[in-house]
Amino acid sequence: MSAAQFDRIALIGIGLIGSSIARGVREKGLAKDIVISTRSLETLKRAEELQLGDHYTPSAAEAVKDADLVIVSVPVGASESVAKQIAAHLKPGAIVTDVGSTKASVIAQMAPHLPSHVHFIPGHPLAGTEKSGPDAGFADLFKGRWCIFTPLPDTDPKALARLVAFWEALGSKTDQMEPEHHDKVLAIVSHLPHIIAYNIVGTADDLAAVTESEVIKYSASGFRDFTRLAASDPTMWRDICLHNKDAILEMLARFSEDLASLQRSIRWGEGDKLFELFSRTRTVRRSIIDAGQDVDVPDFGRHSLDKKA
Ligand SMILES: NC(=O)C1=CN([C@@H]2O[C@H](COP(=O)(O)OP(=O)(O)OC[C@H]3O[C@@H](n4cnc5c(N)ncnc54)[C@H](O)[C@@H]3O)[C@@H](O)[C@H]2O)C=CC1
Ligand SMILES: O=C(O)C(=O)Cc1ccc(O)cc1
Repeated sequence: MSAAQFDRIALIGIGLIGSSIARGVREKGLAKDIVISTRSLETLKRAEELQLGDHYTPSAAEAVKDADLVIVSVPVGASESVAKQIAAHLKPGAIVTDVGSTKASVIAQMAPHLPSHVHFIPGHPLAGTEKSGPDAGFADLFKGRWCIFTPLPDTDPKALARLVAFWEALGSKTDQMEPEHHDKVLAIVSHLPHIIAYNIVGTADDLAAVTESEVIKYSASGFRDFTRLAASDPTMWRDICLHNKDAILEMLARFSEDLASLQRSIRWGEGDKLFELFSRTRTVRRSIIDAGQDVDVPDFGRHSLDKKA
C-alpha cells in the first residue's frame, strides 16, 4: 500500500466536492472501501444510484467507525455539527480533514470537539464549479489545481505527508499556509469575485424590470461569465460570507475605495488614469496564463453555460 492509499475512507457530504473525491479515489485505487454519509436521504440515495461508494449511511457517526481517513465536505457552517456527531466514534490514529473554503472558522468549529487520538488536518482544494450535488462531480476536478493545507502547530508530519500524497494522487499540487493567511488570500481571489458577481447579476436583475428582457437578450460574454459565478450554491456562499466575515469586509472596503476612484476618473474624463489601470490589469491576466494557471477556461468558462446544470 502506498502512502496515498487507505483501507477505509469515509466521505461526510457527497456533493460536488465529496463526489469528485469519491470518483477520483475509485479511479486511482486509493481506498479498499468507501463509506458515504450525508444528511439528506435523497442525496444519499442518489450517491448509491451513482455507485460512488461501497457503504451508505445517513449517520456520520456510523460512517467514521473504522475509517482511516475521514473527509468532511459540507458547507462550512455545518462543520461544528459534523465534528460533534463524529467525535466519539473516530478510530484512534485516523486522519480527519475537510475541504471548506474558509479555514480559521472551520478549525474553530471542529478542533475543540475532536479527540487528541486523531490527526486533524484542515485542507482546501482550489477547484470547483458553479454546480452542486453528487451528479456534478468528476474525477479530474482536482487535476493540476492547488490543494492548500493549514495544519495546526502540533500536526504529525507523517499524517500530513500521507494526506499530501493522497491529494497529489488525485492530481493536485499542494501547498501549506497559516489559516488566517489562507482566508485573506481566498477573500480576494475567490470570495470577492463571487460577491461581485452576485451583486452585478442582482443589480441587472433589478434593472430587468425596467428594461424588460434586454438583460438576457443582449447579455455579452462578460455578463455571462458573471452569471456563471452567481449561479453557485446559495448555502455554500452564504456560509463562506458568514464565516470569512473579517477578511471579506477588509477586501470589500479596499475594493469600494478603488471603485470610487475609478468612478471619479470616469466622471472627470481622466483617460490617462483609466488607460494606466486597464493596461496594468491586462498584464495580470497575461501572467496567470504564462504561469500555466489558466486551466479553467476550456471546462468551466463560457461553454459551461451551454451544459446541463
Ligand atoms: N463548490 C466548489 O466549487 C467548492 C467548494 N468547496 C467547499 O466544499 C464544501 C462542499 O461544497 P460542495 O461539494 O460544492 O457542496 P454541495 O452543496 O455540492 O454538497 C454539500 C454536501 O453536504 C451535505 N450536507 C449539508 N449539510 C450537512 C450537514 N449538516 N451534515 C451532513 N451533510 C451535510 C449535503 O447533503 C451535500 O451532500 C464546502 O465547504 C465548500 O465551501 C471547496 C472548493 C470548491
Ligand atoms: O467556479 C469557480 O470559478 C470557482 O471559483 C470554484 C470554487 C469555489 C469555491 C472555492 O473555495 C474554490 C473554488
